Amino acid sequence: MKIALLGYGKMGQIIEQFAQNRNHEIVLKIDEHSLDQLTVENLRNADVAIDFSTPHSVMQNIEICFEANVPLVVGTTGWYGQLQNVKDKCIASNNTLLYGSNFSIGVNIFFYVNRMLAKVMNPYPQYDAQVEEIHHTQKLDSPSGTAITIAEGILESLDRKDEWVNNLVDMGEQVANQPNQLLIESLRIEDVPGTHTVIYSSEVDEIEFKHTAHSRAGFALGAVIAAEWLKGRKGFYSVENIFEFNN
Ligand SMILES: NC(=O)C1=CN([C@@H]2O[C@H](COP(=O)(O)OP(=O)(O)OC[C@H]3O[C@@H](n4cnc5c(N)ncnc54)[C@H](OP(=O)(O)O)[C@@H]3O)[C@@H](O)[C@H]2O)C=CC1
Ligand SMILES: O=C(O)C1=N[C@H](C(=O)O)C[C@H](O)C1
Repeated sequence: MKIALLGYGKMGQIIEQFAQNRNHEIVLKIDEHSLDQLTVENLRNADVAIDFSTPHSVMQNIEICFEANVPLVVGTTGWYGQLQNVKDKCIASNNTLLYGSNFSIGVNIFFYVNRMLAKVMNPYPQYDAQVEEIHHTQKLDSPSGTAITIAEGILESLDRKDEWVNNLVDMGEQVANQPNQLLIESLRIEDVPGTHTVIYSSEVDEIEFKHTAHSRAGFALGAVIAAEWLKGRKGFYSVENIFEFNN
């Protein structure tokens, strides 16, 4: 496939490697210094675009990909408040978009097991639930998109929680969460690719369920596989649609 990379930072550069290893051609690379190249005409040279840009730029990138009718894989996080609006626009304009807070196989297995675990824990209110995420210090958004997906998976089944709140540690303010709130604690530590933990804690014990990314390789490979999966499809998808265990 011919691939347009929207965002050529930490993720864009490793995606390029995985795409070329899988015999795909990179036909466009966009970062802040090449925004003049981000045109409908140039996008139409691609079979698919892959966006790993920024929370501030992703919406305009989605818009121009819809205008160009180019299928789009969105890995960028920090825009999920606009998700329904984007889904409506995608379907209304007969476009194709697949988004995912995390494209690694391991995290998608984690997402599935997390939902099952929340169902198991629902009858045991003596266990309080919490999510913790750790990322590198260059991360712009908090909480991570992955942590939001995890939290939403818990809120689906844990009746004692009905919303999540975020506490970005070391930013001074400490969010005191109410019993009905699921706390997502975010830590920023240099060079951490992404670590996510679900903790069920009681007076007598603690259950921890953890995923640790060793590098960005799993995210990048998953994004390229998602672009391959999207070929020939029309409509609005999430990364979870790719995995048989979710269907
Ligand atoms: N879904 C998943 O599996 C994963 C998602 N992510 C998400 O992907 C995003 C990017 O992460 P990461 O690569 O580490 O971030 P980086 O900051 O390393 O890269 C972001 C890139 O976007 C570029 N950029 C800035 N503005 C625009 C624009 N208007 N159009 C296109 N590109 C632009 C930046 O350009 P410049 O360098 O010139 O500023 C930079 O090249 C984040 O939201 C992160 O949360 C990350 C890993 C996995
Ligand atoms: O910014 C990152 O690096 C990552 N962001 C994604 C997220 O916000 O969940 C995915 C991964 O954890 C790495």
